[in-house]
Amino acid sequence: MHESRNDSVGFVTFSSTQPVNLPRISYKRARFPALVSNQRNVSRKPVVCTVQSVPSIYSTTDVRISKTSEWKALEEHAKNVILKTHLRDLVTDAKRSEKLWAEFDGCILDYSRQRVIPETMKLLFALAKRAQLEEKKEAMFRGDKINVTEDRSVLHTALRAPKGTQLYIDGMNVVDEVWQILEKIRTFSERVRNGQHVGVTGRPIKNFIAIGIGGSYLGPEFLHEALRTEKVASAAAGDRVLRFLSNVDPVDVKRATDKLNPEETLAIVVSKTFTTRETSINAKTIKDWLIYHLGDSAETIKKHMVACSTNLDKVVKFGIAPENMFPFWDWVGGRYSVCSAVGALPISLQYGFDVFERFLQGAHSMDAHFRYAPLEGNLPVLLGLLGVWNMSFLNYNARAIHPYSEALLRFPAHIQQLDMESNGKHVNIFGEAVDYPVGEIDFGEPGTNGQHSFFQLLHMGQVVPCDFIGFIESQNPVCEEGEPVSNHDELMANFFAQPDALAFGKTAEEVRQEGKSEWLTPHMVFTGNRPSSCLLMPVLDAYVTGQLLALYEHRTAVQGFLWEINSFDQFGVELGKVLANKVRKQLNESRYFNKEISGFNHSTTKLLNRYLEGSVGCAFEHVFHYEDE
Ligand SMILES: O=P(O)(O)OC[C@H]1O[C@](O)(CO)[C@@H](O)[C@@H]1O
Repeated sequence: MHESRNDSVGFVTFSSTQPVNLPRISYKRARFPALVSNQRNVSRKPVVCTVQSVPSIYSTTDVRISKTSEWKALEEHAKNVILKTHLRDLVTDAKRSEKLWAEFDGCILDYSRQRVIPETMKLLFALAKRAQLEEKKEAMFRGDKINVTEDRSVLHTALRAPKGTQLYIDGMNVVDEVWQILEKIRTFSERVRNGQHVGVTGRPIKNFIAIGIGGSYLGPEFLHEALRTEKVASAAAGDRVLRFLSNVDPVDVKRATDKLNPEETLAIVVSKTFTTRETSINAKTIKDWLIYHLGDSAETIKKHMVACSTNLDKVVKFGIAPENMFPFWDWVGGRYSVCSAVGALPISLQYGFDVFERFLQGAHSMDAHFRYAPLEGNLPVLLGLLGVWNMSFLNYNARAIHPYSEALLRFPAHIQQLDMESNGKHVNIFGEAVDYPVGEIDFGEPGTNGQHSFFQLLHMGQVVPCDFIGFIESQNPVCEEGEPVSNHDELMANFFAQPDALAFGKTAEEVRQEGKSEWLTPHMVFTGNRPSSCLLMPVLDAYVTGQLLALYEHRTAVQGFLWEINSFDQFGVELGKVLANKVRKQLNESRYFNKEISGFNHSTTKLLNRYLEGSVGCAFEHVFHYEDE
């Protein structure tokens, strides 16, 4: 779907030298001038963000979400209706189940095993309206700077907008820029794949090492794994090898380079900031590895190293030629960056650009659905609302994703970062402590492996709402003679069985009827009443992978929008990084300049000294400077 809207920036800013901890009323008025003026008269010109700025969509919110009548109604409903009802009794109601079902573009969502009834959904839609979900969604799509703490737009949806879409931010059509870079990636990846771009010794490049961490790694890795066994993609990959180097643990270098011929290897340094320590060190190590094997020439780096980043200066300083940098933009958050050069380059090199483009198309299809479909049938909205319901009203503080597809083995890890880095917050967008539970612990494993691991707890221990993701067809259909069903049917039998086992459980009566002794009976009772959703999709190809990605990205945004938190910053990762800088400095000074460890608590000092006594550090002459700190 082509978009032609440009509503400009549309957020309220307030330039003030006032302290931020003013009493509630004056604080609100001071921060949100739109409250005391007519919202429609607020200037929509882009303005320089100063001390405090909150998107205009929040400025009309005079009551915090948890104090609204809609929130209270859900609390009452949870207490008086849902917590008194067992899923066993709900799931047997076919009419109810029929209503708790939604479909879009081949993707089926059955949420009849959630602890909801149609009335619950009505109340959740009312809450969504009160939280101005539609307006916030629209603000995100049109590029308002909804990431207020970093004064940035949140436009990962523009990364998969079709060519020709117009979306102007600060006078630039960002979709044109996106496509310029995609075309550059198409050209470069084709040159590498068809042997026009060869290594410094003239050998064709067929190995790729993507060096990056967090959002610059998890998305591309999940996508690579999803495609690795897919028919079209695996044929296009041929004997090419794509590996990831993320951990600063030197063991990861060994694993990433193991048995690769440097003459045939291209390293892709992926880092939005190009200052991340892990990535810088790994990039240096791989540079050394290439130079050691191929000679120390500018040509070696030119032929064997490229970068995806927003920081041209740092990339060039590192020694990568500017033409070998594939840029993206500050309005792409790291964990939302797989559709930018971050994913486009490694995936196009490995599988060809066309495969990556299909992935973008799938994501765009889900974007358009999220943007335009009514809340009641909107898959990401439904998932998001159920998340809010389970977390904030039923107090389930974890949730699990079980893809019944081995190819999605890294999907839970990607969604874990996406969601936990986004919604793991303790204050709302106004800087006030949230007074309701937000931000689930996300984890998961492909089925059926997970069943033989942590499902015991899911069935008999804590209640963890689950998402089961299954596919109608396998990427690799196999049938065994003498077996009653195909291997994929076997897998899917589990996909269909587990949600019911969780919902229904097994009563003491049922256990007794199986002839179990009285003392054993309580050990064999399943309480049931454990909520889950089922997503059923056609077959895991590039397009469907794109749909799935966007579905979960938007789920996270919906939850953040309802909870009134900023899902797009991640200051929580900073403190540990700063402390590591201090430790690094002391390790260096102690090891190479004999300085005593100081400035830490007793325990850390003791641990550091033990570590220094037992380890060797660098075996070569050490050159060191603190330039980046
Ligand atoms: O792409 P960069 O700048 O190297 O950052 C890597 C990752 O580090 C984080 O900032 C924190 O873990 C992530 O959000 C980000 O994706």
